[in-house]
Amino acid sequence: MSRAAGSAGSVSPGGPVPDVVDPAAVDPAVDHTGGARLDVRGLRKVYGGIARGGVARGSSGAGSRGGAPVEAVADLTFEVRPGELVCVVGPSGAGKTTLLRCLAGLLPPTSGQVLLGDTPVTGPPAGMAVVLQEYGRSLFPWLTVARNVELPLREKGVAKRRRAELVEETLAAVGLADVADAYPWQLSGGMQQRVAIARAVAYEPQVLLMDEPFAAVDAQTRFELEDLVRALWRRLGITVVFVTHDIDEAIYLGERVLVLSARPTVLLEDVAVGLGPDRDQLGTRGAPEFARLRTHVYELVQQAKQGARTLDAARLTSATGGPDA
Ligand SMILES: Nc1ncnc2c1ncn2[C@@H]1O[C@H](COP(=O)(O)OP(=O)(O)OP(=O)(O)O)[C@@H](O)[C@H]1O
Repeated sequence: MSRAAGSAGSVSPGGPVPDVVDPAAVDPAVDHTGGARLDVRGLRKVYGGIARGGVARGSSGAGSRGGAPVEAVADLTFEVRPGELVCVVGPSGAGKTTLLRCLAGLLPPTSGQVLLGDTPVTGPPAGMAVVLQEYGRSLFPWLTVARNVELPLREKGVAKRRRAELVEETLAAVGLADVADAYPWQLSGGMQQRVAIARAVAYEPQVLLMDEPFAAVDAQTRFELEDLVRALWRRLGITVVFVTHDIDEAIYLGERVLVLSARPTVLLEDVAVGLGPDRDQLGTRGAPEFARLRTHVYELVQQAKQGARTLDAARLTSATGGPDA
């Protein structure tokens, strides 16, 4: 359990933020069986190409923006085991969001497939929730915090009493029990993103997909939210795929870091993060192994930016951290 997650609350423009997660509620020996396996097989996505299947509900990028076809994802094959927390990094424009949208069933692949458990993903599956960077756009300003969290549960057909329980539990878990009746616009950015996380978690997903969820919050809040994600992940045992630009964030959060090449993207390296389950912002980030991983992933991303599509181990000063190393 991260120390920071249970540390004293911070003060934000929206008022004091209480403790994020009760440390006692997080069992370090948690069995990660609350999650489902994600299997990505030969995934390719060309915008403006001939897509297989229909345009999924909620897709904002199913087609090309016009002009020549854009090959965003060339060929990705990897597996995320049930209850694993995997981060995805890569150069800007590599195709990270495209990958996440394909995982979420918001975008049909041009070829290849995504499986949730044994079931091919052909549209947004019931067992998945997505948290995006733009919390401001994902929350309904005319609904209270509690109603925002409750809305997807109504759509899912969850009974009223259970809805109330889930809303209460998840708002408490993200440290927002006191602002259940406030409106999103009355909260700081970090608090709004907590609402978005609470909403996703209340849905009781097997897989949580997060696309640069903390890119728009300040550094201190970011650390708190990172600890919140790890604490919730450990408590719920769900599968998490977390896309980020931030190499340190990827290493701090992940059990593995998938490093993508530049567009059209392929997997440059699947880096195992051997930092153990208990992480905290000071100790973990100061550890020699963290420094080694940071150097390694940084070098990989630099190679990716220079056009590398396969690992060039000879150019690495760090030892490889991948499972095949
Ligand atoms: N709807 C679309 N039509 C055409 N091209 C698109 C569309 N959406 C994304 N692209 C292009 O696909 C490529 C990958 O985009 P994507 O947003 O997936 O990358 P990313 O790695 O998430 O980028 P960033 O790190 O900047 O957020 C980019 O070149 C982008 O311009």
